[in-house]
Amino acid sequence: KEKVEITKEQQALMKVIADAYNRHQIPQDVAKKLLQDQYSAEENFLLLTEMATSQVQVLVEFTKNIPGFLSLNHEDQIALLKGSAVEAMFLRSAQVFSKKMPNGHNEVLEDRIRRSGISEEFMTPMFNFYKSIGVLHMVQEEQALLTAITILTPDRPYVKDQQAVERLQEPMLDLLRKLCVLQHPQKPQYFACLLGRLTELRTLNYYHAEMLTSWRMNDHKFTPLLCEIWDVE
Ligand SMILES: CCOC(=O)[C@H]1CN(C(=O)c2ccc(F)c(F)c2)CC(C)(C)c2c1[nH]c1ccccc21
Repeated sequence: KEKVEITKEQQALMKVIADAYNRHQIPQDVAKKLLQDQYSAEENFLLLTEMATSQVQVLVEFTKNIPGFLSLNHEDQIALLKGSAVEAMFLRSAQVFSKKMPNGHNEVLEDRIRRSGISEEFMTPMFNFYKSIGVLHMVQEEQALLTAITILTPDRPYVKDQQAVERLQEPMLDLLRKLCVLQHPQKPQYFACLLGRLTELRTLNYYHAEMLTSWRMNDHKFTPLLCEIWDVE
């Protein structure tokens, strides 16, 4: 039975990542707005684009706090952000969605999301992902590290210095592995499970690209920031 312990510098890294993650909480008020009143599909869609836009701003702020990120090549910083934005959105969506809400609220929220002008075929893989994240009952630190690990994926398109990104991602993976052993001693496969979710997350990139084309058909409008990060228009 290996004795797992978190070193001093790993504790420092955990604090930096967790603080950055908590400081940039998505305003849950958009989810509350969606829950409050019955809006039209157009209004739901507008709320969701507002939510996505603020999440991208939050993502950029969080990423800037990842130790070493700002020392990466500038083009690579952009490539990592653009390459991970959709995955980070779905990861955060899953976390917002699986937050314990008063009973019945999750169903109402799911219903509102389903009726926001998005074709049904994308809903199934999306909600399956939310449920597979929900059952893990991740703690905040795990969510923060998993988001940082997603952002620091070396093989994103157009990344030139992949080794530099690996050097930043590896300590996060090592820290997450230790955290999983300490937080979930009864689940030795928990860390492997988390990484499996990152693979599932990548498939949502595909569905998102498909969603975008179907939204463009129904001339849905996006904010300039979303057009930039989602490569629309
Ligand atoms: C955290 C930032 O997430 C988003 O912005 C997602 C939110 N999405 C959710 O499922 C979701 C999860 C929990 C909630 F509480 C909630 F309200 C929504 C996914 C999706 C419907 C695909 C979407 C988002 N933004 C869009 C903009 C235009 C069209 C579609 C979306």
